[in-house]
Amino acid sequence: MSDTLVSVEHLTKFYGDHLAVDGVTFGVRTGEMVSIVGPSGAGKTTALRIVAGLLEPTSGSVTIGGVRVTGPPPDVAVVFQDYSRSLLPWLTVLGNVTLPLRAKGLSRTAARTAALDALAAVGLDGTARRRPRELSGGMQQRVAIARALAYRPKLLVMDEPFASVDAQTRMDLEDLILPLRQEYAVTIMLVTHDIDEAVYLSDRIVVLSPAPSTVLRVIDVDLPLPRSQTATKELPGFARLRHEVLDLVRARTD
Ligand SMILES: Nc1ncnc2c1ncn2[C@@H]1O[C@H](COP(=O)(O)OP(=O)(O)OP(=O)(O)O)[C@@H](O)[C@H]1O
Repeated sequence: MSDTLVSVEHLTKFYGDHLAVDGVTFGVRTGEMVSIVGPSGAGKTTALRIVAGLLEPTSGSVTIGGVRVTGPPPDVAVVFQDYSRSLLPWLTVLGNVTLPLRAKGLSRTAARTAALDALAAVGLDGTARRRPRELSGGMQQRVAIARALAYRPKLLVMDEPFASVDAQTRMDLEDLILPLRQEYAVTIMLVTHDIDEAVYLSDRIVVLSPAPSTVLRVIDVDLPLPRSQTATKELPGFARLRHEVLDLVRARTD
């Protein structure tokens, strides 16, 4: 747990004249789940896209496993909020999950086995032959998560992955991700607006200031594992952490 997988160093991003990110530095250790929170427009998505190699920083650097990111790295998978745009509607569920595996060089049989395992792991047995549009929003997001995990990434980057589903489904997806982290031995970076979600899921939380964003604080979440939507959220430690993060995020937006 102690070695650093992701190093974000002095990251700065201008959009034209607009300074969005101003010298953001933090690290993510192997096996950790780290959330990035901050007020709207703080540059959370910008920072995450730079980590995933989807956007170039103006200055500063990101390294993953000691290798500098200059484009989408082969061992990083991404899950976005908008599952309806990330899944290919003309492919079956199985086709969607196997596509990146085939591109990675897995044989048809190996890709199919990995995809079916991942679909089972997210509770989607029996959906392989269906099309994304035949599934509910929560199920489609599970397909996107299965696709990311089947790929066996070192790092899973998620931008508001649970924001487009109802509250109950959101909790189900949060509880799905927690054990899958261990099962797939994956390090996770998550952007979320939801402070309860950040505290519930994370090992550490990076709190960004409003744009131009800097790191206000990195908070250790010392809540016991396994976590539970009821028991964990009733702990005094949960309330204390929630309070601390909320104060930081809100103080700067008033
Ligand atoms: N492509 C772009 N061109 C110009 N400005 C942009 C672009 N993308 C983002 N910005 C600006 O950069 C700042 C940071 O945006 P970003 O989306 O990274 O923030 P965020 O914290 O993820 O926001 P939110 O919480 O609202 O999703 C904002 O002021 C935004 O308007």
